[in-house]
Amino acid sequence: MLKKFFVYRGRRIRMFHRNLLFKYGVGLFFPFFVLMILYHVFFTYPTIQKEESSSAGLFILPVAVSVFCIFVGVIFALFIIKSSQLRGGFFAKQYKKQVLAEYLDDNELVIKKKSKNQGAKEKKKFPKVYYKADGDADEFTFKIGNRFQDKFLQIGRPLEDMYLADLVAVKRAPGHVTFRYLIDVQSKRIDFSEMSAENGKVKLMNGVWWEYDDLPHMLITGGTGGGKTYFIYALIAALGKEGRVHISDPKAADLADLGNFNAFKNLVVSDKKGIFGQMEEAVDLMDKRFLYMKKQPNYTIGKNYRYYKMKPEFFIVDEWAAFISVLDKFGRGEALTEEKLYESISPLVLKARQAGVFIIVATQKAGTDVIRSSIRDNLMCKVSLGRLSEQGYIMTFGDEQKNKSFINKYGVKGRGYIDVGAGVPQEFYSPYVSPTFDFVEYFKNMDEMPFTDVLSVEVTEEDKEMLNEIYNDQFIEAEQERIAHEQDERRAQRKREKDEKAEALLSGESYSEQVKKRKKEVV
Ligand SMILES: Nc1ncnc2c1ncn2[C@@H]1O[C@H](COP(=O)(O)OP(=O)(O)OP(=O)(O)O)[C@@H](O)[C@H]1O
Repeated sequence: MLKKFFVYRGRRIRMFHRNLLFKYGVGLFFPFFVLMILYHVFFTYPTIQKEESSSAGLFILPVAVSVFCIFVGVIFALFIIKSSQLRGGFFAKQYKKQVLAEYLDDNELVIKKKSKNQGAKEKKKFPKVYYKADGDADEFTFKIGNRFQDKFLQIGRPLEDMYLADLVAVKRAPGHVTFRYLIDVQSKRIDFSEMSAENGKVKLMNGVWWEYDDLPHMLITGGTGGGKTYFIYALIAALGKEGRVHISDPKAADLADLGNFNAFKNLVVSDKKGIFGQMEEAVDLMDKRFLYMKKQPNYTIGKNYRYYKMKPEFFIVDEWAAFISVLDKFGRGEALTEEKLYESISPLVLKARQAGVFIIVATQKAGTDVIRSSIRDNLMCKVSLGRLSEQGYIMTFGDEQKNKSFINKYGVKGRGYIDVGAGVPQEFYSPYVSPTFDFVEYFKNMDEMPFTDVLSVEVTEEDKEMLNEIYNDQFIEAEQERIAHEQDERRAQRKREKDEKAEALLSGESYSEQVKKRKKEVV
């Protein structure tokens, strides 16, 4: 009963929240400042008074103590605030208030009052806006029925972008609207065992799939210890049930060891010649598969490998930069040069999708000095793991993401961002691998990977010419147009889903009820 009388909407957002973290920082620093003053009052001052002549040496200790107090105070304040923010603690909540206050003020969502005293400054305050942290969700409540009503009813989307959180409910009450956000993207993380590949796509997180048949090839970036190797292991395990995985590990590190297991016999290489050969093999395989498809009685122009019941082939190259660095800079004939490599793999990224040959490149950095943009930009699915510099994110996700704020979080392994090919990066948690799980045992016992045998298909010079005629520049252009179209579709679909969800939520009916209703209509 009491609850109906008193509705707690949260803390009201006030103008002083604008620089809230700075103010808390000053507060945390204050005890150190007091200590410093006390030291000077009770120690420095009496010492100086006692001395008859004042020499410069007398001030060395007081200055050192002051510098020490200031330094320790600042570090202490920064540490407390940052660590709390990263743990989602008290200061993470204060930061949310600060961000909202800045948004409201910068967008003129303020009430201005003129002071009666002439010359005095105009006073500003926020309309009634509240913030409440509620377990795994955050709630923002806005008073409507005022001149801000239209803007507040539309604020759901900007808040979603601001807090990188999913809008899960919009509650309406007379005079108020409340937006509820799920702050925990991590809850969408799946376990390694839930990862599955089927019908040309692989599940990477709840609601996040890499649809490689439509948006082919993948780029994985990340610094040491970010979770690249674990993610690649997980991909190999999932994709290896759907098709065959070939592995290049130029550093002869973790992935190279897989070559010892039955399922990976003759599929793992780590020396320069071997990797170069594997890349050429991929191109060769593409040609053979195109020819195989062409020879099928049900051959139909435009149909992909799946139509002919063929299994996909994946080529993973780890530590791409290390591979590039060992290639010959110049040379002819037998020389393994960068030029030759790119000449050979360019057709792969542009044409191989239809033949079901996919390439996955992992690298610490994705600058053009490491990987040419003609290749990088055609690796449609982009994943970053661990902490990257601002430039690192731009190199991974492209210049058009310059204005997106990528946040480095500490303490969570396998966390980063993913763009499944639609040009929209989102927070990502790679499939979780329990500490007791043993990849070595898993791969040792893995079944042979399924593949379509095209070894007997001979590609003559004439065939090559014929293939080049079919899969020509026009084909590549059409491929690129198709991919651009797929991307537009995905973006539009994402927007549609968000709009539908927001509309459903705003209509007062719960989203799940709406979905149920729609399903009934379809039946
Ligand atoms: N998805 C995950 N689930 C559980 N633990 C993970 C996951 N990803 C990474 N880790 C943990 O982080 C550690 C480092 O991960 P990983 O070896 O994959 O990093 P890396 O980016 O490949 O680093 P390096 O390049 O130095 O090998 C792992 O040993 C594991 O303990």
